Amino acid sequence: MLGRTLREVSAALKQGQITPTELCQKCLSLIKKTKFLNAYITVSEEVALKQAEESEKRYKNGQSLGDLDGIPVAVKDNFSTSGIETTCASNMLKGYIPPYNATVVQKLLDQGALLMGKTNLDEFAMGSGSTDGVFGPVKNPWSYSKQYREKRKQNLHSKNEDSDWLITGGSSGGSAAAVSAFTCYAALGSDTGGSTRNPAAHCGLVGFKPSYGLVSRHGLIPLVNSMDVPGILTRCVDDAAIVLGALAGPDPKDSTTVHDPINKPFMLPSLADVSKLCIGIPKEYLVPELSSEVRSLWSKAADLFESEGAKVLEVSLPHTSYSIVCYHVLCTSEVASNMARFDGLQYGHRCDIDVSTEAMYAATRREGFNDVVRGRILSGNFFLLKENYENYFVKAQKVRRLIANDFVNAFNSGVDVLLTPTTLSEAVPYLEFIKEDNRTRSAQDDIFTQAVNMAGLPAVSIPVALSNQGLPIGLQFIGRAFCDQQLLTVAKWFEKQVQFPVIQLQELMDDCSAVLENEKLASVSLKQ
Ligand SMILES: NC(=O)C[C@H](N)C(=O)O
Repeated sequence: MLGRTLREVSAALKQGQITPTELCQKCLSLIKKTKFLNAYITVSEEVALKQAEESEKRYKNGQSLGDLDGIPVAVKDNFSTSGIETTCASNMLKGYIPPYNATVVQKLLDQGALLMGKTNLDEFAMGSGSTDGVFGPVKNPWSYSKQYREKRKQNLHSKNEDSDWLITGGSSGGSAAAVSAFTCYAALGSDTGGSTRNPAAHCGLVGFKPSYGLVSRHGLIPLVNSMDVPGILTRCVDDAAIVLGALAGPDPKDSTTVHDPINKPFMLPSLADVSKLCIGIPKEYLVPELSSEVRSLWSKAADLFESEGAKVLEVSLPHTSYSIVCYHVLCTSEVASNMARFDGLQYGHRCDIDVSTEAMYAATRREGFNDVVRGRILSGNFFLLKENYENYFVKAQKVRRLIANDFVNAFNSGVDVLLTPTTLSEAVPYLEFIKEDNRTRSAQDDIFTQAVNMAGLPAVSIPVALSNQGLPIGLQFIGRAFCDQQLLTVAKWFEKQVQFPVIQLQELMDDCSAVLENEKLASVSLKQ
């Protein structure tokens, strides 16, 4: 066993137990074997092998660049990658080859990471299931775990084992599936309303959303500029901290990055001294839709902190219930403005119609965007109309301030970290998920994650346990702005207590391999 985590495999590389090329080839072969998950839109095999070769030379010459040198990583397909197609899972950008790397991608490459490919998502990151992109939905690797498949058969008497596959959550579901299927050791997602934390929870991973301004957004194709942040998906907290260490810092190309964050997260987190902590439990997060399993794990987690001497306090974030509707107004308004550039002239796809400029614009956008994107543009333009602007957009900005202030008040009352669920329940089967429309789904799925983006705070989802059906459940920790390092120390302590991630993930991979060996099922899946 070479290493299940980035840290472990990095040690194996340093000790010469494996070379970057061997590691790269192992991951490439897993990418091919797990193609049916639809995690990748583009596999950059040649690029990765070339990078591995260079990394190998550095190791041989004793010039390794550090923990990320030779480590296979994947990047969500809404980050620009020089010379590699970047589609945002949209017809609008199919075939677009950016001439530059997003700052975060460049930073990973500068540290010697190997770029395995670009991962699948909801079109332009608008969604929470990774089901609404032009390349089709992403399948959750946990759909193939022995325990889940046995349970489903027993519950539904299903003959077709492949019909019950689960969503990954989203919109960074491709990145989550890529990490949990062991095709890479870390992946970049983006997080505007929960898009990194939600798939992390559904796929049994750590999903970290840094403070807004800590990590550059340059080259991340925007959804909501005022809330987007690059997110990190890994198998454990230390790995997330290593990647954050590589990515954090000011960028002259993104004026919203800060120059002097309070705590510089450049070290591996130590274990928090829990007895000195005050953990806040926001009472508004106890909603009737919360599944009993998540609820009970949430309460057990609070008890765990208490039993170790932490103070656990109920707190109130009184404007929480407005966050989804407020997000809808702000998100769609920013979307309407951001998407205006895709008109067939400035950027993206262009249709053949040339009877008039207006007809060309309209047909280009109809062909280029799916219903979800067009629907959001339409709502956004409505909110931005001169006669609606004050009543909708400006009002939503004011509500956003109230939501952000709720967090400030909670932290000012002495709370160090908030503990909440990440999602309402475990991942659901695809066929169940698509019964609802994109907007309703996002409203449900972002319920515990969205407000954090309004406030620009750091938050992390940690896998806690398997549900009765054998599926992962995550809980979320939210920290003070720019106290990302402190947040990770708490998350690390918690991770150590619950002992979830890597062992379960290894078992999952064994189950997946069993599935792959079952030729019939593998060929059914691979056709899709
Ligand atoms: N990228 C995100 O966080 C997206 C969010 N779930 C939305 O649909 O807007």
